[in-house]
Amino acid sequence: MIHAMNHIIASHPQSSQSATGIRVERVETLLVDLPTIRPHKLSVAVMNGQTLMLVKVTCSDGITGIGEGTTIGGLAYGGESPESMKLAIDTYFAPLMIGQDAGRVQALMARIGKMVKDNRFAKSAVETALLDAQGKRTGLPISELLGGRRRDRLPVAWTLASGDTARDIAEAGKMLDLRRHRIFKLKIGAKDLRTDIAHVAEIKRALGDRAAVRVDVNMAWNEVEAAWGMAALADAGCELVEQPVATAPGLSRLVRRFPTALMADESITGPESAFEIARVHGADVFAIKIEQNGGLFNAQRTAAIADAAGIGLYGGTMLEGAPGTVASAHLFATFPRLDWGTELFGPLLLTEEILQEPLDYSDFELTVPNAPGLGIALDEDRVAFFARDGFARKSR
Ligand SMILES: O=C(O)C[C@H]1C=CC(=O)O1
Ligand SMILES: [Mn+2]
Repeated sequence: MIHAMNHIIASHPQSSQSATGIRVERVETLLVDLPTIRPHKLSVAVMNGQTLMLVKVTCSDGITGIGEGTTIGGLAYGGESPESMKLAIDTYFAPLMIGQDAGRVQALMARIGKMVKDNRFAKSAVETALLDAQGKRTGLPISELLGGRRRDRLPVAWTLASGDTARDIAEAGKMLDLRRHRIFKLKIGAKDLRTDIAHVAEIKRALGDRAAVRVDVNMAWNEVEAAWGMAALADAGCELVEQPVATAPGLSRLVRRFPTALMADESITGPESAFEIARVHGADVFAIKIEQNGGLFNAQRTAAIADAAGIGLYGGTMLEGAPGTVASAHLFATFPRLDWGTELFGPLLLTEEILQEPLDYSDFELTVPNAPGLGIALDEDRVAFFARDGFARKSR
């Protein structure tokens, strides 16, 4: 039998197209609008809610998979929005997927990649849905499909971004008391430099050794501001500065000049950009995001580049709801090292629970689900309640 199969594969190199015989039958998309627990203020936008673009893939064996795409502040963070992802998937991805082998996820993503040049966030959502289905089919969690998890629990940072120092300190205190988070990322860059530094210093002073304090500038500074700012942040006890300037060459001119780690975030848009930064050792840490990298497989390649270059790994978020957060968690669970933890708190920023069983955030960590696929079940009634206009369907 093995001989026969080898023979078929050897003599028909294209036969992988139909190797598993299970096909994609339907691709559906849905926008879900959810409020946030408080305004989330970043240098690029103020978020009062989050829109999840959910994609559901139904296969010929009856198995379905769910994926998610989000952005931060609509188009404030990058070229894709939840609405544009939905349109891209309905109009361009779905016809490329329907009828194709659902069990060959990498081959199907390569097919999409040939016809869709960019749209990394939409690709991540679709790839997640295919992996969720494949996991349910094989009985394996996505982390196992990605080579095997190395840990079941992930440290989770919280972002303080209320815009008010006293409120941020109170929020951090509450998180510490609840044993939910002990790493805090402060969003700065919207105010003038001195005000921002004073804000960070006051929070670090209030928290002391109970918590780590980091900042994310979201590219708001020029290089002169960044040089001054990083020195002052180091003095204030801030252990890491995320993307202070916009460009990769700018980052590489700042790295190792100050006793605070430098993390690249927006500059990493896939393995190629990651390789360029790694080549010049332009950062101490990479924030790995499945959406920015165009999916889990690409994000895993980016992480391998960082690891090979001696660059630390951090599990990033696009403030996804539960499906995107759990997809990211499966990937981060496979990383060889995860020295800087993760920021997979997205579902906790939303007022509404959309899972049948909430995720386990406890003792400063998130438990990576262990059931097949993503290992979560949506509460369909809650999702329908918050859906913008119902599932749009493309099928054969
Ligand atoms: O890192 C970013 O730029 C985006 C994001 C992650 C956490 C948060 O509050 O915003
Ligand atoms: Mn960031």
